Amino acid sequence: MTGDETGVELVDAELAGKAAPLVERLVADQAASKLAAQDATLWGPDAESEASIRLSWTSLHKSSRPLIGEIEALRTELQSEGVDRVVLAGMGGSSLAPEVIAATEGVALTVLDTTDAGQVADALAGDLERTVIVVSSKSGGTVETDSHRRIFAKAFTDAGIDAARRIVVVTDPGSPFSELSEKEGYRKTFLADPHVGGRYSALTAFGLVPAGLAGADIARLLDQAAAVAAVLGTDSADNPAIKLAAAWAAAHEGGAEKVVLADTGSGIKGFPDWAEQLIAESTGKLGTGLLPVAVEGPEAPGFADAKSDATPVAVGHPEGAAKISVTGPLGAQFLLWEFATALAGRLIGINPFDQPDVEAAKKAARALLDEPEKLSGKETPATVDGAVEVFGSEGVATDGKLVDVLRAFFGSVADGGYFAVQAYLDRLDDASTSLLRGEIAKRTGVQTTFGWGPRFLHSTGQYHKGGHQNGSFLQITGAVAEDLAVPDRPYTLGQLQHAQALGDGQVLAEHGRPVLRLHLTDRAAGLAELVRAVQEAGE
Ligand SMILES: O=P(O)(O)OC[C@H]1O[C@](O)(CO)[C@@H](O)[C@@H]1O
Repeated sequence: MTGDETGVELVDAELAGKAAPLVERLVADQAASKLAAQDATLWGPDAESEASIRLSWTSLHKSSRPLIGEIEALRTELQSEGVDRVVLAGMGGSSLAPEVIAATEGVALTVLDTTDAGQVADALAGDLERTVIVVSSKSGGTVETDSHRRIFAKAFTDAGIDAARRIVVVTDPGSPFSELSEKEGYRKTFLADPHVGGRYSALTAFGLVPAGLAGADIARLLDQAAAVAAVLGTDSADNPAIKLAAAWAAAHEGGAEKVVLADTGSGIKGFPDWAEQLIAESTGKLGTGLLPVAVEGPEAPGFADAKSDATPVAVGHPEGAAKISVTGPLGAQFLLWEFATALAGRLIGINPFDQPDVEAAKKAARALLDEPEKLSGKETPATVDGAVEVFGSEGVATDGKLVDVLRAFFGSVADGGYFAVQAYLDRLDDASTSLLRGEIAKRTGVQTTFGWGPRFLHSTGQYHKGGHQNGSFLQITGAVAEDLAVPDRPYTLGQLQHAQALGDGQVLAEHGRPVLRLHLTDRAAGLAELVRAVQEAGE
């Protein structure tokens, strides 16, 4: 197998041996060909009705072709008007794929999947004269995306620009956004195939429109998927999706429910961030599933020193501790991982197309937004150390200095558990926060994930609440220097961000999970103190 060839190698002989019977089972059940034929019975009777409206993604390499011309025409038209800066507002499946496509192709796409006022303000400060915003939401009701739409519409109008001409909508037929787009006369509405769920939508309008408008070669992407589609639908032990699904399920059976993802020179930029949502939202439910852990590279803690609770997977050629490697160009990998996840769902015994626990955090955030006094940011911390305020859920020790709190927190994780660092901050200006993942993993030897809030709520958030209940959660929130109003809404972005952190924290605590929230009253100073304390706590 060469680096460009699409394939899966089970590098670890022991894992390959354990996967073999599961490979045989999938082949005997004709699961791959049934999946390619969109057979909704593969996941049992309880999943059948949902699956029957969620399987069109297996043929998108054909059905999405007409989009290529439509997107190219709009791009040419916009460019002739001097509009060549593309901003994308979308959460989870409505932004993760186009971000990877654009990054891999080296084309500029500003992605807004945040409620951080500073990050949104920076996107607004770009050249609005040259900007088009793609507002992407399947449901047409996602609060973050609707807030971005409102904020940008007002900014265009304030700048004397016809906002309707600068808003492009991607949504499902009949959604509130599709109706709104018609009413407001937005530039163009791309209606996506409603029989594809968000995390399987990379090759629908959700992946292709923003990336294509930004200049990515989306025809090539579909060609890459088309080239591998027949193999993925074949009932053979050589089918890479069958191998990957069987290896994941065999590892899971043996107690390795974490899948540690590192790029090993695939040439694809940020693929683990996309795969995280696919794997976590699809499998993390009913107290079981696979926890994706996206890491910085094959040398990173968690991958290089993975223990028996984790399987290191290389995206690219096999390297270091990798037990599995997956190669191939981006379009092919999208389809391969989707097939593998759906097949793994069958082996693990869950419905890979619902996300039953996502709504709880949204509901808790909405309830908090109705009680603005709870969002004043003036809650009483259990402890204050420098620029860090400490809050803990019941049973989480909060006494002493920050380093003591962290030491107790790190010591409290159950065997085979995991830490999730969740930063409700600015993913660009506060980017260094992500270094905490490796620092914590290195010092504790425990698998550690990192997610930007609220982005991860639409990705790994499902697993945290629905998957194996062995996570400990470190939330980081920060002071908002300059808040942004959400036009015609009774809350600001800062309040929404705060409500999302508190709401998810509440739900996690209700699940009996330990939640430690550290609020940075000064982001830069607080972060520096936190990094020092993590280093000291792990000594
Ligand atoms: O495209 P929408 O409807 O805005 O949803 C965004 C994301 O939110 C989720 O529904 C989870 O909150 C994802 O499954 C989805 O990709």
